[in-house]
Amino acid sequence: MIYTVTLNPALDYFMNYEELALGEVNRTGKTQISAGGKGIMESRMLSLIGAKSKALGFVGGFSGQYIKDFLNENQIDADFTEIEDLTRINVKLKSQESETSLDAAGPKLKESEINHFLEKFDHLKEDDIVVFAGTIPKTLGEDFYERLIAKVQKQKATFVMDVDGQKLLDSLPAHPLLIKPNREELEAIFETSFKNNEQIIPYGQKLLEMGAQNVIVSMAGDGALLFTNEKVYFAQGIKGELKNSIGAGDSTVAGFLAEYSQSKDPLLAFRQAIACGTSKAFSDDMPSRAFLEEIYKKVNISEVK
Ligand SMILES: Nc1ncnc2c1ncn2[C@@H]1O[C@H](COP(=O)(O)OP(=O)(O)OP(=O)(O)O)[C@@H](O)[C@H]1O
Ligand SMILES: O=P(O)(O)OC[C@@]1(O)O[C@H](CO)[C@@H](O)[C@@H]1O
Repeated sequence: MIYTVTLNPALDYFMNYEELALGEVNRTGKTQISAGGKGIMESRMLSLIGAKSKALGFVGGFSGQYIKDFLNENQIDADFTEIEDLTRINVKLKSQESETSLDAAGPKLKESEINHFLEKFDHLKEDDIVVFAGTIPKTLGEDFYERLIAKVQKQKATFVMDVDGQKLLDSLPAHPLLIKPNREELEAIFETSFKNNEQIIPYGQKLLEMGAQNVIVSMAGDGALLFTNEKVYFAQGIKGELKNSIGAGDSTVAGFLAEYSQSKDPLLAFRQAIACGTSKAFSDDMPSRAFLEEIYKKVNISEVK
């Protein structure tokens, strides 16, 4: 079973404007509500490509109820821990020039809620894959992912780490199956900046040396690099109309996982990852299956090392 873990889910409120003026009243009729949070987005993409998953995490209040109802209506399995506080609402502003995320810190969690959540990790099986995705509500403490990874390791299950910064680095000694920093996150981790793909290669390889089994460095419209222990591959960016790239990274992770969990072939998994990420970026919400398949045919991958 694939478990997606969203410690800090979000009700995403998308607002689309032609132009946005800060400090002024901006009005729009183009709004959309969506069940979000990185692991939840991953479960949604997994479901779209026919891979079963179970979404775990903390949900509460009317926003949490919306997420539960949404997943239920879309036959996406979930086993959330109910909390008293409210699931956060993140505002996503899109104008012709830019996409801006106004993200909240997240709810306060009680000791009893945390313990209830932790119990779910006592019954993992060896062939389970757990995806840890996104930020952590403050009350859980900075080391919460480390505690969860220790539980996954104890049960000899596999995990994927879709987080950034120090938490990503901290997870590497435990050998995550996949990590997917974007180019800017990689620059921040190694306090450097990249002018071209050549310059990225030693840093992707360094993440392998530090313990990751596979690394995808995503570069939005410029495509992505895949680092495996044998080879480095480049997937060209696919041209198209950018509609909503929020969740494109999560969809990339989901695509890799859906294929890899079946075939154990990282190159095939990379192809599906690119198709899922790109078709998400070119859709207002999740893509249709037909559109995803159309984009899949356009994926162009070459070996670079
Ligand atoms: N403008 C775009 N044009 C084409 N493909 C895109 C575009 N934006 C994203 N993608 C696809 O989605 C993948 C992931 O995008 P990106 O590198 O922006 O990840 P991310 O920063 O983790 O995304 P997010 O945090 O918005 O979910 C890219 O590798 C690419 O395949
Ligand atoms: O604050 P986090 O957990 O890093 O990210 C949360 C979030 O921006 O990620 C998803 C898109 O990737 C959205 O659905 C959600 O609002």
